[in-house]
Amino acid sequence: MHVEPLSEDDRAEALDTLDEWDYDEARDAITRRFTFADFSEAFAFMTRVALLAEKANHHPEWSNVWNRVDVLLTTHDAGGLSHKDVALAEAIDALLG
Ligand SMILES: C[C@H](O)[C@H](O)[C@H]1CNC2=NC(N)=NC(=O)C2=N1
Repeated sequence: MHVEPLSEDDRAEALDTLDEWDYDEARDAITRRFTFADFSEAFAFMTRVALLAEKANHHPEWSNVWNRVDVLLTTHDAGGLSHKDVALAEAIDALLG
């Protein structure tokens, strides 16, 4: 389904709000590295994010190395950042203690 990309202004506002996330200009995406005590904690986090993603029908591009999880959010149907990425990033951040 088609999703509108964020306007320049909305993107700037989102990047300001999501201050723990970095902007990947090449992908028009936001990225964040999460580091945990060990693999088990990292994988538990990934499980919780997976459930959020399924509920939102919006999925991260991510990788895991032991206790690290690198997350990239962009909307394929929009060809860049959309409100879905902002919402998922906020939901992911809310998982953290
Ligand atoms: C068919 C399915 O609804 C679409 O492919 C959804 C699934 N998850 C998605 N995730 C992301 N990040 N971008 C999308 O455009 C997207 N589209």
